[in-house]
Amino acid sequence: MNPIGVTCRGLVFIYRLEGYDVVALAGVDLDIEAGQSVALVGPSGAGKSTLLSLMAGLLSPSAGRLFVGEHDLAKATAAELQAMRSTDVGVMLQGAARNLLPYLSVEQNVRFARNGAVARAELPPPREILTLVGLADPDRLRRTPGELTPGERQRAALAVALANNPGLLLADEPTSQLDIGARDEVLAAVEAVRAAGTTVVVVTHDPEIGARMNRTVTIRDGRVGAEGRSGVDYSVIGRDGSVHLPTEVLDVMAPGTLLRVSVQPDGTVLLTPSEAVPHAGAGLGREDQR
Ligand SMILES: Nc1ncnc2c1ncn2[C@@H]1O[C@H](COP(=O)(O)OP(=O)(O)OP(=O)(O)O)[C@@H](O)[C@H]1O
Repeated sequence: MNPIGVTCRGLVFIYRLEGYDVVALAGVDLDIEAGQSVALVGPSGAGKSTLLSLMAGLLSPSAGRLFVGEHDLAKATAAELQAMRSTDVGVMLQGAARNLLPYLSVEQNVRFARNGAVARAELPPPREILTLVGLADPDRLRRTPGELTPGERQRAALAVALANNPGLLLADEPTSQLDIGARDEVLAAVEAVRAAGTTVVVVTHDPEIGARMNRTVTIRDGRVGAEGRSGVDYSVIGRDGSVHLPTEVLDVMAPGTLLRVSVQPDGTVLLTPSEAVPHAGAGLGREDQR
């Protein structure tokens, strides 16, 4: 397995509906290095799942560029996208049931997904993958999805996504609707995948997953709004110069507040409420740019 990176440049996606369009992504610029783990977080409807589906080649960009490793997803044909998912990308859709065939056992599900992959000598045996996700005991291997607990089902879905030994794992809400014990089991399995060097991108509302990833990228209104690294949150300047201010700043500086912004020699930027709005933003004079 060679870890795979992702590059988004001005990535736009529009759902074309009868009579109107929904702009789900409005220009995403994002670089994910091979081997990194990233949690895509942010409010409901911000565009996280759409971004993940684009990376998986399940949707095609409306505009902009998207590279997954060597694959140019804005230009790829449906067959090329299918081949990419067979060799390089593992996808875990939201809801374990969507990833599993209900009449096959756990082990058969992994074998089936593996057989769908382009034959490669280095593909790990199914039991090796099931060991990684903690489902290797003979009793569980023989169960069908309906006979598993919710946490086990989710880990079985993860094993299916890993069947082709992908360099990039994409997972949409892998811990949603699980109790704490099951969530911890899934977290441990994702952690094992990450530790093995696979690039991992997870859409999540679960802060615990975010804390375990190298980066959290906040998607807001279809763009990258902020980024967290090592527990520190940063605003991200977009290619058009726009900045999403953190919500706690917006609490004291309402939309419409006038600011003066100036670059200082020590690298800081001053955000100064305009004299026209004398009380807005008190105490928020300096914003460190590091
Ligand atoms: N199939 C679809 N057809 C039309 N609009 C859609 C479709 N899927 C998503 N959208 C819209 O696109 C926007 C982004 O949705 P998306 O599901 O990507 O957001 P999200 O951040 O993943 O939300 P959530 O956290 O609730 O899953 C929303 O306005 C949503 O209503």
